[in-house]
Amino acid sequence: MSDLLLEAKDLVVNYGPVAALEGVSIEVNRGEIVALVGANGAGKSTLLKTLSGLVRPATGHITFEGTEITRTPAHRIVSAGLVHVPEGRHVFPRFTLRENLVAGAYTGDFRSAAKRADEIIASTPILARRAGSTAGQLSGGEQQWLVVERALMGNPTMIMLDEPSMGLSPVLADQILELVSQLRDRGVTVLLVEQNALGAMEIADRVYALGTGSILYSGTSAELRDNEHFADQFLGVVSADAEAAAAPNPPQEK
Ligand SMILES: Nc1ncnc2c1ncn2[C@@H]1O[C@H](COP(=O)(O)OP(=O)(O)OP(=O)(O)O)[C@@H](O)[C@H]1O
Repeated sequence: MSDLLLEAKDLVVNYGPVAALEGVSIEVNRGEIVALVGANGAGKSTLLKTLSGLVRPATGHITFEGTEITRTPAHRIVSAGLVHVPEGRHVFPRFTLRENLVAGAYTGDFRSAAKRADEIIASTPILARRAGSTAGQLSGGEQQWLVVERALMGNPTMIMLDEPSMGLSPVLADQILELVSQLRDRGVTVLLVEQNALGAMEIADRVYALGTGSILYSGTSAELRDNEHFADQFLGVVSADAEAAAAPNPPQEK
């Protein structure tokens, strides 16, 4: 079996006059965690929406497990094993945790989904201690955890997470990234959008950096950490040269 799981080639996406993606190509191999980083408005969410069939590209191609899915309806893409968890922790607030999880089992029968939901709750400390609550009563971090577990209920091959740590305290954000890193051990391939580039790179095998509609950098986390230009732009690490250039001139001797 090929290692290449998802391939997007030369994707162009326009929202009316706004060019959101201008020829974006990425590859995700089976078993990898790939991070997609970039500033606000760079096109990260648009890329995930395009891969999951919610937004149609003007041109370009997407294949998943060797099958072209560029024009496949979104629900079929989910059934094929590619699941998208959009930004914003969309739980069903009045449903219990169990009901929320069962809602994620879009295939299979209710009884086995309910049994699996109970097992997930019992084996996940962050959810087990809130087992009697409705999803709307959970904290942001607990809700995010629930949403990721719900997306896993259909046994996807690959999950795409849009900013799962957004708005969480640093401790909770670390917990969510830890959960994401465990997904690889559970056999799930991950494409992770994160503005917290440093945190994402700690758990990612490879990284793509997007800047207003185009891929500016790609490489392993280690390669990009050593790339001064990438670090300047995406990690907020100012290189020694840039610092020297920005420093005020020393007073001239008279
Ligand atoms: N529905 C839409 N209609 C028009 N323009 C849109 C729409 N959605 C996104 N855009 C524009 O497309 C560009 C890419 O937006 P996108 O949301 O994909 O970026 P992003 O990198 O995910 O940003 P953020 O980190 O803020 O979520 C931006 O210029 C944005 O304003």
